[in-house]
Amino acid sequence: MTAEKALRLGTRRSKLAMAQSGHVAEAVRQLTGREVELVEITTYGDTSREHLAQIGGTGVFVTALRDALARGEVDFAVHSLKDLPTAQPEELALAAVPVREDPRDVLIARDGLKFTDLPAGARIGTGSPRRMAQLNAYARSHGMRIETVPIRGNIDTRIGFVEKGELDAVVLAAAGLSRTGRSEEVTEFLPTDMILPAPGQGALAVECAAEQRELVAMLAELDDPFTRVAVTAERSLLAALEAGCSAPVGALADLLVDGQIVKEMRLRGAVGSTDGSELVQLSTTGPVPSSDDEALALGRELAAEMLAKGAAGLMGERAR
Ligand SMILES: NCc1[nH]cc(CCC(=O)O)c1CC(=O)O
Repeated sequence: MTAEKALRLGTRRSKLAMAQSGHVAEAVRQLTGREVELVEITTYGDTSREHLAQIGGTGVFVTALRDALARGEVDFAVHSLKDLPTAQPEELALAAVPVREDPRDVLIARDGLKFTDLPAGARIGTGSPRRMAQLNAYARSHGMRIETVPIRGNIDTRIGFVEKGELDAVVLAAAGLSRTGRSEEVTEFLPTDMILPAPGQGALAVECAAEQRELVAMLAELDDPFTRVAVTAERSLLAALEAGCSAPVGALADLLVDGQIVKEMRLRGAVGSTDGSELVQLSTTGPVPSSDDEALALGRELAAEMLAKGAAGLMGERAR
């Protein structure tokens, strides 16, 4: 890492990945005055639609960027934190978790409809077992009849199903839409008491080789301590449930504030069957964790309570 050399930021080529990497690249330039060069990493998953549809994507993309880091082809990489496996490889440092965007899921529906205005039998596209479980559970308990339809693809593809009239609505992450400049298409920001986001949703992970001490320290300046403890607690819950990123698990840690004063942190978790017939949803509140260890403990505690209420039986295929 000589002073004059540009830092190489490895990125996938999707619009979302380019937007996220561009955002972090700019922050690093501001912070250090160093040049940052985006290095596009093309993976099999990026070029083959068919393959993507079969495997769901995320793991292979994270892996390709990590391989480029390991080979020294790039200096650092940016991932959507919710796509990262919960176990952090020793040789890689999670150098920064920048300030989180809106963690909520959103609805993009035809004719500007809100969720509760959807007609009986409305077809809602989502490939996420977590979204299916919670939306179906909400519909059941509110006397609504909906049909969740499994879809996959990038943001454009998914919104396309509504634009082409093939589906009544799709559910996506607010953060992905704001980062790609499509927030105005949102018809409703879904409340978190209707649907909890994926652990880490809306947050980014900045990763580099752990042995690059100087770089780790420099990137750490982008870290937001609250976002870090929040996503650490959420991911600890996911790990303690022995669930992977494709499990029907939602989690969100947020601050309870009284006026300007931060009082406590609340961690909520949900796991359900994809048809919504069963849902275990619990919450715990305590002092804001002052270390990663405290945040990890909070996640484990809530997981234990959820497991005692039957969460294990709802995990489905326990992939990863
Ligand atoms: N699963 C794919 C994925 N990974 C990260 C985001 C959005 C950005 C984020 O949540 O940080 C998305 C799209 C989506 O779920 O709508």
